[in-house]
Amino acid sequence: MLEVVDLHKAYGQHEVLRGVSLAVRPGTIHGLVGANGAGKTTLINCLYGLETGFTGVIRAAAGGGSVRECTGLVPYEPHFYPRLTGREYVEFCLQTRRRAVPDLRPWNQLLDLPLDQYADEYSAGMKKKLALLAVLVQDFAYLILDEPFNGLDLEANLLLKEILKRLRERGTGLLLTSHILGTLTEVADEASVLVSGRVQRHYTAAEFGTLEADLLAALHGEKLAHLRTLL
Ligand SMILES: Nc1ncnc2c1ncn2[C@@H]1O[C@H](COP(=O)(O)OP(=O)(O)OP(=O)(O)O)[C@@H](O)[C@H]1O
Repeated sequence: MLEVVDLHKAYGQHEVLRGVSLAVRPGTIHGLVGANGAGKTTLINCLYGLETGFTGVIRAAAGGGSVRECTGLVPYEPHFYPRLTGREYVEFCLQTRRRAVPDLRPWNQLLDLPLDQYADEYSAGMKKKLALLAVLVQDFAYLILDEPFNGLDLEANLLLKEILKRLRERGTGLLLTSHILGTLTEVADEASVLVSGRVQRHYTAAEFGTLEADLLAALHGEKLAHLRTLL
């Protein structure tokens, strides 16, 4: 299990995370929901060791290793070095972990990427798929996916949902952020709603029916009241 307990993180005076706790269990998809600026990416960066200067506990319970050892990350905006092809990017990702480079064709038959073109010249959706390919070819116990559906076309979107469900069946634990609530509730087993750096509420799948209405009320209470005066 990946676990975050009482995480606090501030940038200067700005307290971005204020006591966040959540767990990602093997064989489950945990959705992380929140407005722009709520702290989702900061939480992911702390969890993955890309941020320092936070307090709280972060642990990967299985085997006692570090989170990064057993977890693959697809960041919100994957970075690609210039003049690296898609294939070279994936090879680079594997080499930094001292992992053998497998045959990329089986996964790429699904993702259809032009692996011999420069990755920084890919479209936004192709870049997201390339970052996905780089984690899919590795056998991670956990995956953290920051807005993985962002920029994907309908076909890739449907395919990714299927991939996520199958990874879950195989026992992978997934932490997923998405602003597309329908997509998230379709695949997730549980969700945490982050509001102003705090987990406002944790939902099980059985409680997803009220999630949208609760979010509207939590995020837009005043605007909703104003809307009622207009319509
Ligand atoms: N490196 C940084 N330095 C200063 N402030 C930062 C930094 N990174 C993030 N922040 C601030 O922390 C807050 C949370 O940002 P974060 O990117 O975690 O939000 P988010 O929930 O992922 O938002 P979005 O949905 O827009 O991706 C924002 O107010 C942001 O401006």
